[in-house]
Amino acid sequence: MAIAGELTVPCGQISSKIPTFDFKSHISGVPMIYCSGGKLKSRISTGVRAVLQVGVEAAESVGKVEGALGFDVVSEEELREKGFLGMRKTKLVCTIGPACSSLEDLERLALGGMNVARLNMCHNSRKWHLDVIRKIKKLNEEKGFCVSVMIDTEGSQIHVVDHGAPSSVKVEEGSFWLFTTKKFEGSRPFTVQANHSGFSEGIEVGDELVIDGGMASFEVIEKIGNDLKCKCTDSGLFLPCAKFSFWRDGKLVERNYKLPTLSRKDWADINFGIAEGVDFIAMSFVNDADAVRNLKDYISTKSSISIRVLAKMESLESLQKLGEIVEASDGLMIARGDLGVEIPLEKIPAVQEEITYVCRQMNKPVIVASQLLESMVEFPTPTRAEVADVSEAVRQYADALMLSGESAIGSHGQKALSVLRMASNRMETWSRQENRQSMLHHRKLGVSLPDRIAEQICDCAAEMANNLGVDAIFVYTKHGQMASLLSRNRPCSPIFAFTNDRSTRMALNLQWGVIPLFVDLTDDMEANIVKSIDLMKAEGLVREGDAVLVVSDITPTAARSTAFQSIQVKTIS
Ligand SMILES: Nc1ncnc2c1ncn2[C@@H]1O[C@H](COP(=O)(O)OP(=O)(O)OP(=O)(O)O)[C@@H](O)[C@H]1O
Ligand SMILES: CC(=O)C(=O)O
Ligand SMILES: [K+]
Ligand SMILES: [Mg+2]
Repeated sequence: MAIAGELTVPCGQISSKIPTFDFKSHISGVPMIYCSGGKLKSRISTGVRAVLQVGVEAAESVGKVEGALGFDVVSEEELREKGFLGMRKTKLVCTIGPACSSLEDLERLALGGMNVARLNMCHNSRKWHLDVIRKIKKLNEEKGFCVSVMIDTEGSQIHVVDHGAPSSVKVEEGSFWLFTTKKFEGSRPFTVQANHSGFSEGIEVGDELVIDGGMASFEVIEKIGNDLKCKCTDSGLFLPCAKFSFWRDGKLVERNYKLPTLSRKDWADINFGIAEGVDFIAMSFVNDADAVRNLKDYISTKSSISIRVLAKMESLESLQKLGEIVEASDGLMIARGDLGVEIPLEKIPAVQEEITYVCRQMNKPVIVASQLLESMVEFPTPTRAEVADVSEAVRQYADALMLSGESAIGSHGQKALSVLRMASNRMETWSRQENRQSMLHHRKLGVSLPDRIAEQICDCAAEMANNLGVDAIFVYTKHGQMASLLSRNRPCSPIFAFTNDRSTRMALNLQWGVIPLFVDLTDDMEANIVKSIDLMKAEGLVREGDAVLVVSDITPTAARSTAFQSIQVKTIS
């Protein structure tokens, strides 16, 4: 135990206020171990390490270093080119559609920084999606990418109307339209089909019918059976499969169609996703936590690997149950497209900020989705307002940004991805320079002692990393818990998460600032640490003088009866 420069603290004394920690009095021969914002390596002698240790003894034996560093080619290249601080923290999700489904296009998106590929099961056939999934797995295996796969369920979308034509139809103010549940082939002038017979239930003459959150508006002037005769009050466009909502006295008319969140088709798609080993299932139109829990239970009985369930926030009801939904799910998507049909558009920015805040508090990753760069579906450059919107999501510390039509059907998908990448990098740099991460506050999450210790260790470690100005944080994690607790603090340095669990690696792809690495880990944590540093050194990815803050957490095993958690600061020699 008597290692020079080692600091042992009983767990009750570990404070989240690391700056008040007086290392000087504990570590002989080290002039100063932390310095705000500056470079640690000039201040600390090579090889000295500080260990905050909770539990029992440090592991001593160091095995022979062998094995491979499971670095994905894109992060590795980024590190070589831009250094630790230049690594992008915000993760990028691309919706895959006909415009980007070839192997070459997928490879270009992977090279451009796509962390997660999203397949929207609303569109196209399962065979088509299968082909894309296989291509992504092939690229991961053969070319060294680390792109996770997400399927997104269709959900029971009852609020859809269609005019029958393949493209958009113009709607003039003052024109009269019939919204009918009667089925017919092709298109009829001034007639729109609703996809659900109960679409007009509870609707009264005088109500307002809004298409796609404001693409066009109508007043209901007559009810004819289930059908509605409406007069256009605000001219605009009808897209195919447009979404609609009804409003009365400025408020959404809430209707409960009593349809399950997952339709029969969704269950078939979920079985398909499980069989193909996807990494995430995004659940559309989640209204409560039960729906999420049911799906998670179902997955745990059907799949030997862990598939993370993301809840999509896209209904008024889901917003009212935000807390329980975040708690039940493995992450959230702010699906601003459909959300904008159910709440006034001007409310979306505040709702987005609230959801990203709650998710970070509860340590769940969050994706900001829809229309981030909508104009790029058509044009090769974004509007200034779109760049401002993207930057705002990054400033809010969302874990991930998502492209929809921009990559799925647009002509400039790769360019849109590079806009997300560059805007993220720029705003992250600004936030770091402004020291904005120091303004983040966290509510305490852990209830059990081990969970509270893990949380304290990670909060302290992140604060130490910032104060010391270390180059990188290394963490060893089985289920990703320690990595995400670190990420929650949005530290300045990148978090390299070493795991020997493949599903954890793929899930961590969605977490802010985490670079997941697949390596063989043993029960001997000290050996794991030495091995991973040596592998990084051998590849030239860490160099002499680099300072790394190492966080480890070993759960009790047959050989070791006590949990052991530590924070060590190592300078590479
Ligand atoms: N696999 C696909 N095949 C064909 N078109 C697709 C595919 N995926 C997406 N698209 C097209 O890209 C557009 C945007 O895609 P996206 O899936 O994000 O739509 P969305 O309506 O926002 O999602 P959701 O239906 O989940 O609310 C869609 O309108 C659709 O035209
Ligand atoms: C992504 C999605 O489902 C939406 O924005 O509605
Ligand atoms: K969907
Ligand atoms: Mg949606």
